Amino acid sequence: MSGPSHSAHLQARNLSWQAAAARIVHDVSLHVTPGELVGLLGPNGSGKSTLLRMIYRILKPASGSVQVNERNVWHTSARENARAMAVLAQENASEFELRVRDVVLMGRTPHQSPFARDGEEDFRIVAQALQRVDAQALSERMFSTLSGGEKQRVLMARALAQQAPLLILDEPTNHLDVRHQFELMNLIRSLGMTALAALHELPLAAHYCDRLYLLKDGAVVAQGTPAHVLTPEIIADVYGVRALVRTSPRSGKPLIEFLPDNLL
Ligand SMILES: Nc1ncnc2c1ncn2[C@@H]1O[C@H](COP(=O)(O)OP(=O)(O)OP(=O)(O)O)[C@@H](O)[C@H]1O
Repeated sequence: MSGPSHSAHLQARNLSWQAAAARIVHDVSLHVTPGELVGLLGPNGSGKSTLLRMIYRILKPASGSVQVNERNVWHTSARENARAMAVLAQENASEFELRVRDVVLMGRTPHQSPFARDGEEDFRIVAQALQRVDAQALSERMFSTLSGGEKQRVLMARALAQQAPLLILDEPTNHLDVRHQFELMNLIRSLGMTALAALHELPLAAHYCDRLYLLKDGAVVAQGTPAHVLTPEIIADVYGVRALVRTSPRSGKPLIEFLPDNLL
């Protein structure tokens, strides 16, 4: 796969969204610079998916703007947008009655003219994307028969096959065992892609992300490097869990030990 261009810059400004009277996301601004892996953290229901859905152009913001390379995504066609950003969403239809290779081939659609047939180049990119997520052996299987983690990896392959410079990931490690979690995060890092990922696992975010935004009740309550955001005080305040945080002597990154018998 000729690697995707890395020159994506995401800028979201003052995004808000509400349902009935409830404010779900309130005045959130964030940015991701080229090559950065930025984590979006927050407890269940804090607004991560809603925020990402506004960014990947599924949910129209009540106010605010989203720009990729200074182009407003809401003023860009869906097809053009799909060339700019690839999405691994939470609500992916898991019931595709398709073979795995055809699910991944869907990632090529934004690059094809409307009536074009899939070409050799598309098949090569699909095979390489499947190999990158350790799923080449699943290529001929029906997607609906895969395990949760296998589906997640195949959907990641589809996002890679899209060869967009920006990746938006909503809980990409959902369903993945510990090794596949590391493989996926290593893959994102090794590709040097610009990525914004909603994550639940604080240790993974601490190890892999360049910067973090932490949401609580739809607003950003902390942002910065993992060491700045993942302090015992902030974890206690936002998640209601006591934790010890020290610096890894090996990586220099925060190591988090939760104290689950002593919840706040
Ligand atoms: N269409 C809607 N109507 C009413 N409430 C909604 C709607 N969409 C989302 N919400 C509510 O908004 C809040 C934020 O939801 P969201 O899915 O963005 O949170 P999240 O941080 O991604 O959560 P999780 O970690 O559980 O996936 C939740 O309380 C959810 O119930």
